[in-house]
Amino acid sequence: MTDVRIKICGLTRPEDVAAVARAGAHYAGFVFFPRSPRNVTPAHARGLALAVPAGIAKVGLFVTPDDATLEAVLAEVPLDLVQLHGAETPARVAEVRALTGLPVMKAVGLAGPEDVDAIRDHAQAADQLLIDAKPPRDADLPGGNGLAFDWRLVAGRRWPVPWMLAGGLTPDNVAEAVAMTGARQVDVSSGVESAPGEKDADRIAAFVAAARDASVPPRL
Ligand SMILES: O=C(O)c1ccccc1N[C@@H]1O[C@H](COP(=O)(O)O)[C@@H](O)[C@H]1O
Repeated sequence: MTDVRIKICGLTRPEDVAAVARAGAHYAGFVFFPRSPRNVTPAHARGLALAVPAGIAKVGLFVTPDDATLEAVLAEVPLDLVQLHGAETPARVAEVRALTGLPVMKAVGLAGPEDVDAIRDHAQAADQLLIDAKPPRDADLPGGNGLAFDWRLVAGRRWPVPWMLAGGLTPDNVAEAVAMTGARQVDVSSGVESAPGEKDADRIAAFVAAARDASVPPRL
């Protein structure tokens, strides 16, 4: 068993929270983005968040949110970490940290080597990074598309803050992704669903087991 930390994102039902806790994941993610099939209202998310056992970090996912949106969600939902998955600049990441008083994980989308520099820039402002596939131009969502990027782009790379691998991960490929990239943290949404927005408890359990069984290459 490895110490890979695991985030399951896009929970919408109490049974999803229970499945995440039973499986032994480390982060539970709630999406605050109306276009997503995983979107939850603050009132609904509050009930789900209060059911998350201590020791599992509650993550709120936002896409280029304004201050009012962040304040409205945080007034109701006891979050531990803010995930910014839109076009936020490093300066905006710093503002969100100051406004919310919470650590911020900034998502960066990769399609090719030219995108890797943005990771370094965001590492100056964010507490954590989430490295995901860059969405296709015509995508409706900036993430949660089940799309993987070329993992060789990040293999063996290190940044000054912790990072999480995301994008197209599934119970079948997460061990290979960890072995190839050296990721110590992984995130999944659509890969543990039976339909868009519907989490599947068996797939959550299989994903967590596979991530825990992965062999992590030693840090160089
Ligand atoms: O899950 C969503 O609906 C979503 C919406 C808007 C931005 C990001 C979203 N999800 C995040 O996308 C990545 C990858 O998801 P997948 O595993 O490829 O489906 C993950 O970080 C989710 O947190």
